Amino acid sequence: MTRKAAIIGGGVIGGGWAARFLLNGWDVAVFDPDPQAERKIGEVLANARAALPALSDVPMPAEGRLSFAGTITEAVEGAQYIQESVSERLELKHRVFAQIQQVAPGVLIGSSTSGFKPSQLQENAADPGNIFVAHPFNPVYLLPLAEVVPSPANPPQAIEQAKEILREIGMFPLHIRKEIDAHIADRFLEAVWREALWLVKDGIATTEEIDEAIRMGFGLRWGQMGLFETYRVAGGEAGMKHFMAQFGPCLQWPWTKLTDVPEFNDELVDLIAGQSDAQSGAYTIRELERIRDSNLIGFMRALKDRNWGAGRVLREHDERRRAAFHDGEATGAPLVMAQMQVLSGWIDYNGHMTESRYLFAASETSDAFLRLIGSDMDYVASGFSYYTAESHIMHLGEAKLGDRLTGTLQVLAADEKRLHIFIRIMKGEEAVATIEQMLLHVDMKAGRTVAAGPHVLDRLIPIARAHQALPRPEAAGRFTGQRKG
Ligand SMILES: NC(=O)C1=CN([C@@H]2O[C@H](COP(=O)(O)OP(=O)(O)OC[C@H]3O[C@@H](n4cnc5c(N)ncnc54)[C@H](O)[C@@H]3O)[C@@H](O)[C@H]2O)C=CC1
Ligand SMILES: C[N+](C)(C)CC(=O)CC(=O)[O-]
Repeated sequence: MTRKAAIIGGGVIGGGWAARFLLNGWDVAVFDPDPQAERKIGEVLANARAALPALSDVPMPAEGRLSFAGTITEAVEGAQYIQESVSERLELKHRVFAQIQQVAPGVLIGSSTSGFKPSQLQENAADPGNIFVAHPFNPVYLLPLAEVVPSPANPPQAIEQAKEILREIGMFPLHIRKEIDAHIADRFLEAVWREALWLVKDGIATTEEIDEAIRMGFGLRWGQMGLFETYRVAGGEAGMKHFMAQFGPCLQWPWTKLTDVPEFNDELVDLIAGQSDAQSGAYTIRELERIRDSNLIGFMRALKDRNWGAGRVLREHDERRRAAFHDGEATGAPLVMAQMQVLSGWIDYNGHMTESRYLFAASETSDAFLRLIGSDMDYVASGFSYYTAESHIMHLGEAKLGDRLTGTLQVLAADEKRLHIFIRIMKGEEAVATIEQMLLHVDMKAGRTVAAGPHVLDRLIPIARAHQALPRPEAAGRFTGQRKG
């Protein structure tokens, strides 16, 4: 059953929420009085469509239906979840909650607020227990974090339900146990922001130099290990205790101005904005968004390969959808096992997807199938795995930058040791390549083929039997140079 989310406020953040819900199969109704809202959300959605699927190895659900409502009442009608993302003004947020709760009592309302505490949002509300903070990070359609902040007025089961909805759309709900102004992440970012403003104001560094200091060094570390794990490593073999003993006392030194705020006047704004224009003004904001998104995709995919940090969340999201998706796996149709998007690094000098990426696409597809039948990382850690013994790729069409590809898999034959598969790399209805492979089940320690474990065979054999009913692909068993027909 398709579910509906209402997004109240369709700016930078509301647009990101709308895209995340839509691409995860929810219908979305947006209310925003800005006459430009539809155009802006359309542009955010175009970026999201080009980006989010590239993080997924499981087919995304069919996109939900997007509508623009003329009133809050119309937007929230029939919604199972409401996300408020109006401008950061408390009295405006109160007004919006009052209107929502008049017509949608009992529905969960997450607020995107960066700074207000849930108890402030709940003041004078008809139903305070359903209003809580769900603070996302830009771009909402790619970054998994949502800080979920309840107040004592929120029943724990309402918060658990909200967290479950956020997980369903691929987010990482971080439950903040105690409400404070600006939650965790913005409190932290504000300290960094304040120092950066001082550095520019005092003429120590330009906006560009500060960005280089972050992106060439500690920003990369933070993105994969955060602060404490990074410093633990920096303590050397003695770890965190040594790190604290060595660097802790430095906090007493007058390095920072953390408690002091630079005067926020036109001069400071012009200084920062001028330097920022000089640094990045050659790009439009949409261009910068696309650069940011494709960098994030590369980074997050690397983390996904390592099942680490944000990459772990991506894998868990795939697993959820895979579980729902493979309910009918032995029904006798090629299995849709992987979904990919052609990224810029995949393009060769001929302007289309380079040949090695077809084998990559095939291994994404067969790896997903192996996980499905229980030959997963735990199985590999136990010393058993499938090795590919032979591959035959046929190139039938062209895949271009941004194309969405699907990897389907048909089992041609399987026994205790052998797995003979036929993979199609599909661009819509067209197969751009087929890859026929023979895999052998191996005892990795002994370095020889052995029968697969019973739990693997219990899953594999019924699928192989069901696939016997499928027409044998014409290309199966072809050899290089063979004439067609
Ligand atoms: N921009 C950011 O980096 C982040 C912002 N946030 C939070 O998200 C919320 C929204 O911020 P942005 O999207 O950045 O602002 P924005 O200015 O891009 O969007 C706010 C939108 O609210 C709309 N709006 C105003 N009154 C409304 C009403 N009565 N009903 C419906 N819509 C109304 C405006 O027309 C505008 O489109 C704020 O609470 C902010 O603190 C959270 C995370 C990051
Ligand atoms: C600047 N900001 C406080 C609105 C930023 C956030 O709330 C989170 C983010 O995306 O950095």
